Amino acid sequence: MKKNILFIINPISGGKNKRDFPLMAKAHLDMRKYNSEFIYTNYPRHAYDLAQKAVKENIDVVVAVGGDGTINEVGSAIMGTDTKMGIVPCGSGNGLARALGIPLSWKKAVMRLNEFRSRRIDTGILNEFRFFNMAGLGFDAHISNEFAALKGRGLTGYVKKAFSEVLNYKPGQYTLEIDGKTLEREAFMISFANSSQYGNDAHIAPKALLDDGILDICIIKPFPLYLFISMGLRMFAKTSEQSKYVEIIKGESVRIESVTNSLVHIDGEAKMIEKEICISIDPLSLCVLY
Ligand SMILES: Nc1ncnc2c1ncn2[C@@H]1O[C@H](COP(=O)(O)OP(=O)(O)OP(=O)(O)O)[C@@H](O)[C@H]1O
Repeated sequence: MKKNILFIINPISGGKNKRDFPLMAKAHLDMRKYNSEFIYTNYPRHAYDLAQKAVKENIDVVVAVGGDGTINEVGSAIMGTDTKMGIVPCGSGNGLARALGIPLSWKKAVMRLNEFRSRRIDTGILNEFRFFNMAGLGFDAHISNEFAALKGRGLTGYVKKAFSEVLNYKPGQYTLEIDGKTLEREAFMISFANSSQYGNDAHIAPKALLDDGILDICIIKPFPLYLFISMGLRMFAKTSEQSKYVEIIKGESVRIESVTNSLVHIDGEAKMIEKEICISIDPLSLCVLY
């Protein structure tokens, strides 16, 4: 029996033109296996609505054609259902796609869907939000917020923003409760890693696994500014954990006390949280083709 597959295309992700995407995908998708449909998102959260509708219509596979933000919308709508998620990496960082080993070439990623190979992955929960790759607070949430206001997307804009903002960024004081144990930490940022990387092969938590039912809580302590580049390079070399400014704790649940009106990011999208932050993991709750 042929499977029904819906491609949800984010036209702005990664700053890349996707006008010809349906034509390319139809040329490489195995039409003996799939009935295909294509739809472009018109506004933020549109991918969520479209994927939710697809679940009701018993679509077998919903493919997020975009970056981690698009994956987040599709994943949030289909997790816990029989619908599987496919990914064609078209974002700025493509953290989850890279962690899953999905080819970055659109053509190869579409051809991969023909194999219909699936696996279950954990999903993170931060208050009312789901995350699939990474959530965090502190500097990276601040940058996600600034990045959202930029016209262009892509890695260059992100890096430029990080360099200009780090000069004036002040670390915060946090009280964390990880699996019932309380810690006080001053931090430049704290990341909650489901996968090992932010995207672009920047591995903040090299040992994080997508299917271990555990989050890697990465606390980046304040560091001298002259180390900013070397801290970044450590992520590409997968040696972040060897830095004395990085502490990685494995845990299933985290509560961050007395934080009001704090900026967080959920898979790279900035959100304002008005109450305390509670983070947990929902093991193997999403089925992805990879
Ligand atoms: N038509 C649209 N116009 C404006 N924004 C959109 C539209 N469709 C989706 N969006 C929003 O685009 C944002 C960015 O998408 P996405 O995260 O996929 O790309 P990216 O940020 O370039 O890549 P990555 O997350 O891998 O770094 C998401 O927050 C999504 O809600």
